[in-house]
Amino acid sequence: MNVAILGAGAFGTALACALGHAQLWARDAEHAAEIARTRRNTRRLPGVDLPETVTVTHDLTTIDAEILLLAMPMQQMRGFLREHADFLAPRILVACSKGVDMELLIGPVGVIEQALPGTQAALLTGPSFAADIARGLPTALTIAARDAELAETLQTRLSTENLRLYRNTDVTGAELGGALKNVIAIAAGMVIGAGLGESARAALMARGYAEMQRLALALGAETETLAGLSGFGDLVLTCGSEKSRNFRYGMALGADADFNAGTTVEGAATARAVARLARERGVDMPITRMVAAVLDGMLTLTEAKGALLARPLTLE
Ligand SMILES: NC(=O)C1=CN([C@@H]2O[C@H](COP(=O)(O)OP(=O)(O)OC[C@H]3O[C@@H](n4cnc5c(N)ncnc54)[C@H](OP(=O)(O)O)[C@@H]3O)[C@@H](O)[C@H]2O)C=CC1
Ligand SMILES: O=C(CO)COP(=O)(O)O
Repeated sequence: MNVAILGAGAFGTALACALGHAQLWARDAEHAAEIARTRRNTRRLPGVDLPETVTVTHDLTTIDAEILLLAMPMQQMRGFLREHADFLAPRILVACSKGVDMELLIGPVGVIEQALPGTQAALLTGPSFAADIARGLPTALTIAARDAELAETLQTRLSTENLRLYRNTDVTGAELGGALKNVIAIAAGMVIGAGLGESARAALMARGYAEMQRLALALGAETETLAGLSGFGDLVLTCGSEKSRNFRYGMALGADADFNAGTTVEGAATARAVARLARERGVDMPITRMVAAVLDGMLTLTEAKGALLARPLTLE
């Protein structure tokens, strides 16, 4: 089965490099032409050469693939599905986004299922920086689909020598792991940026993981999924590295420094969405709540820190 990647950002470009034989679609005609001409995506993933076997296009009608990897920011996906519904519906759609839709309060597979009922949908998620994948460094990811057969088909088709996919049918768990770790990574970045120390970051990661599990359980996911690549694995990667945009964004907030507003920071919208979702479901998620409050200017970082530390002492 042929594969095409829709979205020529950092991750889409990296996946094209890893898969080798694939079509890469960019929404902007000029951008597509530039990548095709230079064999580089200097806007989104500088320093990486695309294999000659990757073709680049701006024209969806030239896509000849049964499997489409949707590599765009979470909040853009709903509109994209609506706009291109007729083209997308008959194919297998693999969401590569990490987040929760701000309006629907559901993850990427849920958004596909709602927009295009009956379409085969899956999620590719887990710990991976685009630059690492593009360079062919060893990476392990989760491919999640409710249909076990579809998960296995995609696992076989999308795994490569250096990109090892584990399959899972717990879509909700995989969606939540990838979405929630970005929120905790913003919090971890704030802690480091504000000079609160690495012990505080470790505490945030562990308590953040506890609230990730609480929400996952409330939504019917399996805690084992959260303990895997898409949850714990990605939490460790994203909270521990300045390669992460979510972490860097948090650091800038913590240090009161500038941050490029054009950077994709999925955890910002997701923090707000999840704070609402948790409230609606009666799930206690204090770190997520504090991140959302700081981003919305309702609390300063000092007030958020004080509020977290003043919570009643409790069992772990
Ligand atoms: N970068 C990484 O290391 C990883 C990213 N991811 C996930 O992948 C997703 C995409 O991130 P990433 O590629 O890094 O982001 P980038 O900011 O690098 O790129 C986003 C891409 O999405 C395109 N896009 C934006 N809006 C639309 C739209 N309405 N329709 C079609 N395309 C659109 C952009 O086009 P344009 O350039 O024209 O603006 C751009 O090509 C995110 O959910 C992220 O969490 C997952 C794992 C690793
Ligand atoms: O999802 C990622 C790593 O798995 C990339 O993280 P950022 O979006 O924070 O850069």
